[in-house]
Amino acid sequence: MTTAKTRQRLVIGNWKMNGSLAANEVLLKGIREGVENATAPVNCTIAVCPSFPYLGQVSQALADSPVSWGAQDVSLQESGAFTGEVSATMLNDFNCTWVLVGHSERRALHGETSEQVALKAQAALAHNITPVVCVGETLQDREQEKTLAVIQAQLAPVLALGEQAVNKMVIAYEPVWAIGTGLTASPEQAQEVHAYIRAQLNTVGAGNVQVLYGGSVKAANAASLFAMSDIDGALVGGAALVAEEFLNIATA
Ligand SMILES: O=C[C@H](O)COP(=O)(O)O
Repeated sequence: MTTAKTRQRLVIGNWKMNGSLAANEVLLKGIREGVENATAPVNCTIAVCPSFPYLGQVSQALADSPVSWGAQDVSLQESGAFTGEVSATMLNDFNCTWVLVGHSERRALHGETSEQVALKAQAALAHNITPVVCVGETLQDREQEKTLAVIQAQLAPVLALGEQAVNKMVIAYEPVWAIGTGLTASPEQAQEVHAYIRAQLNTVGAGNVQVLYGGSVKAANAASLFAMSDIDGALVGGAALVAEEFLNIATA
């Protein structure tokens, strides 16, 4: 399982609904300085996704740095009477490189369907923003041995967008039972699903897109996950809120 990978490692911090101007300033300084002053080259693309109100702060703090940024969601609408929504055009105003779509918290708490997630991915692509499409099963799904079927159903509308679109995306596998729980999927459990996702991507000619793992990733378990042949990086929640821990994941 240690086959050399040609895909660039990608580690994205999802700050979720955390942060403040003051706390972000410290965190961003720590990340930026950690990357810029690293003794060895950081062979990893690193990005952070703050809450919408902080995109201006983050874009200023990380301008001209090797660290990129993105948002945690995007509207599938272009503009108009959609109170509370944020469009891809608006994300472009803050030079977002990435946007998370279909995070399990959005699916569970806001009822987002896989079809809507695919439309959000499409909206992001239309504005040259890379969608990070999140998929993952619940504990109940896993116990009922429905993991791969759930992943397939979540991916289907996304794959239906076709080869050209899918090749511009990133997929994040996040088992819901591993998010914020301290329970990480074992490298072998994660690899099994990642290999399945890659096989699904292959069906539309997009087998080489990056597939990230998310769910209680920390510096202590990152290296064993990254050693798996189909795991190309991580989508990090809690551990992304501490600069040193986050950077230790990126360089694990
Ligand atoms: O988007 C990130 C994931 O939900 C993982 O969160 P976590 O690292 O806190 O488990």
